[in-house]
Amino acid sequence: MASFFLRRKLLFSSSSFLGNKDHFRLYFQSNFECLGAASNKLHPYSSYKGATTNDFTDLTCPHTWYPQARRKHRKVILHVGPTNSGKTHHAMKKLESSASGLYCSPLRLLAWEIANRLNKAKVPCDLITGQERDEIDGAKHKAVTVEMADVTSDYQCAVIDEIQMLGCNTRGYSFTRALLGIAADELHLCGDPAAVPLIQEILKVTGDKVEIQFYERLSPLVPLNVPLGSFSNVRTGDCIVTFSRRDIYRLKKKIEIHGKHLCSVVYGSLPPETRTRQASMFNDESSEFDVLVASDAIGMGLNLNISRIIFSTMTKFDGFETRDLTVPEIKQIAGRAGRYGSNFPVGEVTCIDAEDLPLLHSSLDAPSPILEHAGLLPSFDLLYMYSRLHPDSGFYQVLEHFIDNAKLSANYFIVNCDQLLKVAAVIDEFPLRLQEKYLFCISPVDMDDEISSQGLTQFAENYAKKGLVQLREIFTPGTLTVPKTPAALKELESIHKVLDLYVWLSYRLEESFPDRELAASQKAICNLLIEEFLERLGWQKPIATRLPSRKISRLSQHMRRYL
Ligand SMILES: Nc1ncnc2c1ncn2[C@@H]1O[C@H](COP(=O)(O)OP(=O)(O)OP(=O)(O)O)[C@@H](O)[C@H]1O
Ligand SMILES: [Mg+2]
Repeated sequence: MASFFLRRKLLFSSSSFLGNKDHFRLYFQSNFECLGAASNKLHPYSSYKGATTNDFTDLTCPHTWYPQARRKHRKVILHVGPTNSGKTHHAMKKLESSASGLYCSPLRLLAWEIANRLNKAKVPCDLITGQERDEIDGAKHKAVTVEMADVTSDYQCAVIDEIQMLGCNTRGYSFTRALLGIAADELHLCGDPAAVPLIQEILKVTGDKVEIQFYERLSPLVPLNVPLGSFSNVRTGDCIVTFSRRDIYRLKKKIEIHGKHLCSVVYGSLPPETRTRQASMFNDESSEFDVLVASDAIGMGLNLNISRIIFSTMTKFDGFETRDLTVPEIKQIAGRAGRYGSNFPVGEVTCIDAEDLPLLHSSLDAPSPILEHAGLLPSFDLLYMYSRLHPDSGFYQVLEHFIDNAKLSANYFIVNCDQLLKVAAVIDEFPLRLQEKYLFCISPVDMDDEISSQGLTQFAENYAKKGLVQLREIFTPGTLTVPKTPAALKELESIHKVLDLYVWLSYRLEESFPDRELAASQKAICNLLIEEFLERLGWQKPIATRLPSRKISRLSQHMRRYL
């Protein structure tokens, strides 16, 4: 599986390092904020208020970690209601008319949608995600993925979309941090009514003023009593939902074989740039791609031209086990059909198999379970203090002990730290400072992906030994091969993840990861090869042995600069 990567072993090379690691600089300051720090320099133990002085594992007062927001006494407006009820729209109207603003999204795709919308409305807006900085001249607004939310500047207005994600077992802490930490005069929260009691409870101690606005669906969503049955019944505007890459390709082929439709695909491990292009092709009426096959990567807040959602399965493997979809997941995904203002004024939802219909119908009728806890992650500052009490322990042990001993108030839980612990176990081998280890731990590496975890290990090792990590080209003319099998495609997706990780690190350790431009260019080539694979997957296109000339010229433009 890892052959592509291993054949090109030491894709990442180190070379002698003239600078030093004191140039370590974090673009992303947020994890160094708990003690009131705005940089990686530790500040006096000033703003942190635990119940017991000097107990660094005391996380009972996380609202005290954000003094700038606490000085504000914010006006917080909760926009809650079902999907497609205009929650984001109303919050965005306020953001658009504000002198400065911050929009926080759970998805890169959604952050892109919002940045485009603001720029089109002549409100210059930067787009900032972990791996992108698209800065517009004179912009006073930013659309960001929630992990990048800025808690160190003042804003007139801010929006946190899909706020119910603060209960998410892995990413919840980023939503909690944005909720407690954004220093905006007016903070708009959009999401499921199930989050209201928890947010009210959390904000009781912040001094903020909370208002709630309830919304109703703007256009009907009709659960059908008839399953899809045959794939010959698929029609323009349908979106078939499934959760594994293998099933996505299988369904795309099955639909296209009837010769009536071409399918765009969107799923989580597809590079974000490719996802955006696939979604745009589906949304574009003039394109031939009129059906979408997608995973729950489309499930939040997005506005796609979908007429009917068709669940191919009501179960999902969540990394641990195969389980039924939850009520909120079913409602979120179903809510993509019949978006207000789209080509389809009425949305429909059904399943491929009749036996799945009862769960679909009962879930759409059920309220989402009330959220009880918001996620937290121990900040670097606290871990650092704690580590000083345990000077002989590695980072893995510090983290593990900290989590075991952490004290929390009733409103919070510590998010699942398995990925962090996996990274910590690997990088404890290398002579890195604690803050460097922490940075690698919070990087967007997928430790369950062999190639991705190897990439991280090589980056960390080279950084520790030489302080400089240079990238070699992966794609040279001899290696420009469009993947022929889903397994080869998966390998390419993994390489994309490694390049993405390089870019992420390059924004935080700028001098030690100098080849951002090369990584971005290689990522673009990776995207083109993946897109070519997706295009050829359909039955209509005969499999060519060479890349079409228009693609070759786009590729060579990227490569000429590096060969
Ligand atoms: N008052 C309005 N005028 C014009 N268009 C609107 C209005 N309200 C909502 N829309 C449009 O309807 C669509 C759905 O609205 P929006 O995305 O705000 O819903 P939502 O409640 O946030 O949905 P979700 O829960 O899925 O995120 C969007 O395309 C939005 O631009
Ligand atoms: Mg929304």
